[in-house]
Amino acid sequence: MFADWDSLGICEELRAAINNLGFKTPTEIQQRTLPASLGSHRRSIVGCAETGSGKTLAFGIPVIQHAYMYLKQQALRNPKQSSEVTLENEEQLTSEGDHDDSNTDVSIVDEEDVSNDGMLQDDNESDSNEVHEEDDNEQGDSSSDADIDFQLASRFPGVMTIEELDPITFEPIKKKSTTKSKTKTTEIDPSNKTNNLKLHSLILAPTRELAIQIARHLQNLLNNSPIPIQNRPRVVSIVGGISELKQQRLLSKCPSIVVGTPGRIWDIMQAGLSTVTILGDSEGDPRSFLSDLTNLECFVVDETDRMMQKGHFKEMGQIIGRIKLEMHRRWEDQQAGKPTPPKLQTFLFSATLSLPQDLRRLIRKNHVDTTTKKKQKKSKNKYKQDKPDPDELNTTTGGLLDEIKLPAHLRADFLHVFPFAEQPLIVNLSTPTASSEDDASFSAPPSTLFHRFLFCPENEKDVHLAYFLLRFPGRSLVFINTIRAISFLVSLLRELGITAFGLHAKMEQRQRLKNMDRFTKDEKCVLVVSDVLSRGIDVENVQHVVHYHTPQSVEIYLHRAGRTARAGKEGFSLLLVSPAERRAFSNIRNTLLSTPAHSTSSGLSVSLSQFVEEVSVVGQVRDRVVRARQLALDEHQRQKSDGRFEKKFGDTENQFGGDESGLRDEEEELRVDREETKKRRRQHELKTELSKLNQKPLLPHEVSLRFPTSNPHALQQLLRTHYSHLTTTPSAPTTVTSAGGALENEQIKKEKRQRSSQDEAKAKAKKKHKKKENKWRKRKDK
Ligand SMILES: Nc1ncnc2c1ncn2[C@@H]1O[C@H](COP(=O)(O)OP(=O)(O)OP(=O)(O)O)[C@@H](O)[C@H]1O
Repeated sequence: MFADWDSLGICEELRAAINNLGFKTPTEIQQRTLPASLGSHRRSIVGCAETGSGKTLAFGIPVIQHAYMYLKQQALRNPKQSSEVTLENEEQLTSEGDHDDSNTDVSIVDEEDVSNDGMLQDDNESDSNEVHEEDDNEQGDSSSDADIDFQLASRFPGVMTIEELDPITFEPIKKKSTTKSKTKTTEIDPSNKTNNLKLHSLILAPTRELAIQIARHLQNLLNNSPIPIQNRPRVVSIVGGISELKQQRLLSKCPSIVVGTPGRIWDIMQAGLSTVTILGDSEGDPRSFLSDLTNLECFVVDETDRMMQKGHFKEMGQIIGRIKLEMHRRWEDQQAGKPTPPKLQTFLFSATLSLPQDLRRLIRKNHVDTTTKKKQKKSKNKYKQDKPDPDELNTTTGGLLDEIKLPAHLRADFLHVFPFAEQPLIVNLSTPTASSEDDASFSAPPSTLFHRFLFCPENEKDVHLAYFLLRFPGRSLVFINTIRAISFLVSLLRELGITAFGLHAKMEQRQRLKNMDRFTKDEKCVLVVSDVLSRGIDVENVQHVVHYHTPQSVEIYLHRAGRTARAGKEGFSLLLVSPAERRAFSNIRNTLLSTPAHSTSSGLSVSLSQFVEEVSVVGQVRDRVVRARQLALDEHQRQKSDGRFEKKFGDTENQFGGDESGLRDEEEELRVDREETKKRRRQHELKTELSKLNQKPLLPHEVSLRFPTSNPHALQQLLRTHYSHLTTTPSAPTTVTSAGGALENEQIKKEKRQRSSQDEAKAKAKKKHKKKENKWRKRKDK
């Protein structure tokens, strides 16, 4: 057992799980928050810590532990029901292959799909240039596929999406059950109902991928624990893009922990509420499971600052409103001396804590409005309190454990939005930003993350991106601001022989999952994404993050860059800056550089220096990109015109009985045909040229492959650029490979091998020549 975990208040079963997962020591945020959240006071937590520092477990452990304790108590109260649940769950366990991680590898990638990853669909779905979609807008989302549940479950075994679905027919599995539990597809499971199982924990996250990831993370902890199956909390993810009916079926099993995106959660909650209001009875409607908060003990908002921003706050506000009402009801029950569940624990986590300006303005306005009616309201409704006085808060939070505090105004604003987060412990491992207008607070980036930037014209960014990805192959994320640019860049990179996929919020959910899956499986894969993946996503061994467009704020920069260098690993972030983006860049740089050295994990200040390229290699890459660009553009236009033609003339065949060609001018048709043939020929030529270029190794002109030592200066330059970590300190500002071995790649290794064998041959030849010469001289002397 790892001793460091022993003093935090974690139950034995979960400590065993942590031990099985191999997490030797708790991270700082875990160390500081767990004792308070697991202690008898069950304190609410506001936590801010660097990306990849294990915040998910910082809230996940208390959520699971409390849910487990609750189920244990319930089992003691209702031993009969619990034994039925055991039998039912055991059956489920055998069908799920619990504890068997081999299930994780069930592939969701169809081979024939590799050439078509839905890029055309992306364009048709949204032609808008600017994305500005950081997250999922769930409104009106009906792109549910029959097999998405199956895919999700295959990827994330244990997360309750598969057990009732036949993987072939996608119909509910009719279990040969020996138990009495016969759950109808859309009705609440009666055994659970009588067992009084209600929603215990609600976790909200801004994106579907993140919600699914959190659910998987929690399930993984449970799967590694010896918690008996009848007391094991069920975890489900409820996100948009997936059939709501199937999600209702999941809810009918009365899961303890629901992780979801606010849009879909509110849709279901609202529907559940109207059933109660209209029919006066929610029995049997699984949607009412989400609207019944009478047993809610944990409420988590991951990426809290993001969740408070435009696009989310509407649904978030509604959900928070429901919780406030519930808290008020509990308060009234308490006043009347009725039994109430343990108090609600609220967990608010992010790597950056700042509330958006508009919301802060609203809070201030609300504060002014409410102070006039202060006293009488307070006595009537405990949870409609006005803005807390920061000084008052300092005293109410105890101060004992609040070693590092949020700025008072920020703390007050947060607590105004979440008034039910009573006396929270605020653990802020972040740095107050000096230059930010928003009074933001962010955590310094991990010291294992190396930052570089490159100034380049906007229309040359593809060349520099291609240079970087070809020179340093590895699992890389490329962040981009426009959907159209995502699909174009993916085509371009593929023409260059790079394995690349795209992902953005307007993409079909099925496609998103597939592309994510491909990315996690291939170590040399590039995923070109919008900011939908900038927060929270935890993919193992992401080596590089490239910001193709400079982000608008330092917070977005940190979240994007934080997809690499996670959990103590090294990573590299490259920021491409066009002249128009200089201002945003200066803001990011100034803020990063002003981070006090003492606030970083290494005690060194953050450095952001220029990325150095080999000019002659960039030239070679440009030759390729010019051709690849043309091919990608042609492909793009073809797809677009196909889509447009279909849209415009899609019904023409039906209307005119397929005789439309007869109406065309014959000459015009011939001309079009000629042009098409010409275009195809040109494309063929381009492809041939490009594939020849793609096969050549990328080397600086000055270095000859045949005689590498013929120009020792150039060779030395090359080695200095690419093997700097062998000769200079890692933080040398002008080196490409300062991210340690992260950037060393196969190609360079191959070149090195080739060069050393050539060197050997050359040395041998020299020796032979010298021998001959000596012999000849000896003969001559004689
Ligand atoms: N104590 C620990 N020791 C080692 N690894 C850990 C520990 N706790 C969590 N991890 C691992 O660290 C990785 C990052 O954790 P997590 O996703 O929770 O980070 P985060 O702080 O939420 O990051 P972000 O701010 O980007 O969302 C995960 O793969 C997780 O399994």
